Amino acid sequence: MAPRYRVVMVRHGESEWNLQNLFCGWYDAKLSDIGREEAYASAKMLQEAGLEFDVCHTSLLSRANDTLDVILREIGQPNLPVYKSWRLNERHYGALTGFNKLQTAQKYGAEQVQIWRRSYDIPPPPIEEDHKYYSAIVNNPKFTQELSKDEIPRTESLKTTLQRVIPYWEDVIAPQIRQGKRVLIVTHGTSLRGLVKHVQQMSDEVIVKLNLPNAIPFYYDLDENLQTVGPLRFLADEETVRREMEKVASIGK
Ligand SMILES: O=C(O)[C@@H](COP(=O)(O)O)OP(=O)(O)O
Repeated sequence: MAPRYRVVMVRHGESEWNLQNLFCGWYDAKLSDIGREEAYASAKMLQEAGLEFDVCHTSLLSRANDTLDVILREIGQPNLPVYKSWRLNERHYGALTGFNKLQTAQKYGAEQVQIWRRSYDIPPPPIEEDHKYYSAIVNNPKFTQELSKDEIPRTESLKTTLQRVIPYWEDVIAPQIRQGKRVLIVTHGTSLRGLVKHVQQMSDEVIVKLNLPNAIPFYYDLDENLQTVGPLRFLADEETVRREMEKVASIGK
C-alpha cells in the first residue's frame, strides 16, 4: 500500500537522572545541559528533514515537555496544540526508582538488571511507602490532577505500560492521523517502545531488543489503515544511531 501519513516520534534529551545513571520512571527529573543541547540538535534534524506538524503529544514529565518546548520553538512552531497525558509517561520503575543502574547491577547481577530493564512482562518490585521517592511521585500534582493516588502505578513492565499507551494511540492519536494531522510525539524510552511495538506489530521477543536513543527523531510512514509502510527510520546516519543505541543497551552492564 502507498504511504499516506507520517508520524514522528522523539525520545527526550538526556535527563539529570540519565546523566547520573539512575532509574527514573515517574520521578520528574529535569533535562541536563546536554539534554537541552540534544533537544536543539533534534529540532535541527527535524528542520533539515523539512518536517512540520499540526499537533503534538507528550507525557506529564518535564524532561519530555521541555524537549518538546525547545523543538517547537526552534522549528518555528511554538504555538502548536500540545496534548499531555499520563498515558505517555515513562514506565514506573518501582522500587528501583532513584537507584544507580550500575550499582544495582553490581548488587543484583547484570542479568537481573537486564530483566528489570528489558523483559517484556517482569516488572521491578513495587515502590513502597517508605521509599525515598514514593511521596514525590504519588503526591506530584501533575499526576493527582488526572489520577487518584490508587491509580498511580507502583511499578510497571513494558507489558503493563503498553496497556495504558495503546488506548491513547487508538483513541487520541490515531484519529488525528486519520484526519490528516501531522503528529509529533515526544516522550520516553519505554512508552515509545510501547508505541513502536503496537504500530509496527512487533513480537514480544523483538521489542525487548530495541533501545531508543535520546533525542534522535524517527518516523513511520503509514498507509490509509495506519499500517506501517517500510521500517522505522531515524533522522541520523546509521553509525550514529548504532552507537547511541549501544550506549543505551549497555547501561548497567
Ligand atoms: O526511566 C528511566 O530510567 C529511563 C529509561 O531507562 P532504561 O529502561 O533504558 O534503563 O527512562 P527515560 O530516560 O526514557 O525517561
